[in-house]
Amino acid sequence: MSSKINKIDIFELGEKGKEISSPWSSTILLVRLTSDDGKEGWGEAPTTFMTLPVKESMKEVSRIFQGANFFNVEKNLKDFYRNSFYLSRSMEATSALSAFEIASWDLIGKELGAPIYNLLGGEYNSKIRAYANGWYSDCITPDDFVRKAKDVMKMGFTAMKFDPFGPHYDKITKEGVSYARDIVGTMRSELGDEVDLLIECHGRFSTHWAIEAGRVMDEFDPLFIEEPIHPEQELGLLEFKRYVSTPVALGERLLNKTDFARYISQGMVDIIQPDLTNSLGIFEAKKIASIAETFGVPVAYHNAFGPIQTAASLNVDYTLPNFLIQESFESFWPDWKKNLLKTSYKLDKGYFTLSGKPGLGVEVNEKILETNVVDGMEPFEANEPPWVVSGTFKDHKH
Ligand SMILES: O=C(O)[C@H](O)[C@@H](O)[C@H](O)[C@H](O)CO
Ligand SMILES: [Mg+2]
Repeated sequence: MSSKINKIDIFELGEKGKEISSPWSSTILLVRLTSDDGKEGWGEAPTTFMTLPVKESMKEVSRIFQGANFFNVEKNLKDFYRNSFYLSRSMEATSALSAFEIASWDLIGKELGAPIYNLLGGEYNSKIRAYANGWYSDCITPDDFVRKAKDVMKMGFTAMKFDPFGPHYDKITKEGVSYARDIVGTMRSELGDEVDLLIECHGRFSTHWAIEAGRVMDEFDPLFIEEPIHPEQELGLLEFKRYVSTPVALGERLLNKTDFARYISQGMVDIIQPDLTNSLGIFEAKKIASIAETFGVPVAYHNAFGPIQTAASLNVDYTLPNFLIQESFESFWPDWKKNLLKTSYKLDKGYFTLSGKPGLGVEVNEKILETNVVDGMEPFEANEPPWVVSGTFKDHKH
């Protein structure tokens, strides 16, 4: 049986010479680890406004993983940490390392002939409920949101996430609060009580204004309100939770289990959203979920980039007693991303299932590697930051 990483390839993918429909996640970063018996393991790292630094950081990680035994997941991480002095504070470093960790599990699974979930506790869930994100490009008015949301429901989704706060940043005006309230209220009355509405704040408010915006949402019974406050103002969450009863979800900018243990044990979060591609990969995701389980906190992995990330998240979702719901952008991806896998998981009527094949259970379509390799930063839009869904960072009066 092979256990050695023989070759490492790093790929940046995107759409050549084209502005992408959505300014967020228009590039993805993949790593391919090849074992000395020729098997391939795939991993992915996030990009948003850090595509090139993460790509460079992946070269640093390569220095540790080249020639390493890919079964030794814990050791390889620690070997990198011993060198990467800034790891516990650097999203670029944790992202790069996460890609290699995920790819190692893909190889382990392929070498053992087992899907990863069977190595992590087996199936607790066999069908993974998804919520839709990325569906509301160009939505400004309540009617815009409702029109597109109805299409999302026709696809079979019973839950959807959206950011109703337009261009408001740091603070929000009374008018901004009431406009967001209209959007969410109209969604609730037009779509009915059955659908789960998930409110995204993208961590853009300071505490006082987050409370102003958050408290009017309680009436519409959202499943959660996400990142209400700038991530560095974490103590504000305790204040926020005194005024807003909707559960708080967050986690996409936390880097490891210690970060999660701090938030969870302080009562700053109700639902956690670790991102496997920036919080040290598959094994750490399982550990984070176990810490959460001891506090009765459910898990909804953040998943905003490419299909390797989805496959990795699903493999852990399958095993979690405290699984809540899985984020999904796939239905709204550009074609090149939709075609990146030739063997894939399925997303049908709002539920994911894995293929049951070894490792991540996916196979990459090598053609896309030829046609969509790019080198550079993702497209930049001066009037719209890369973390919003395109065409939504506008005031309703414009
Ligand atoms: O919860 C989410 O899915 C995220 O907040 C996305 O909406 C971000 O825009 C993206 O992850 C940034 O790249
Ligand atoms: Mg988010």
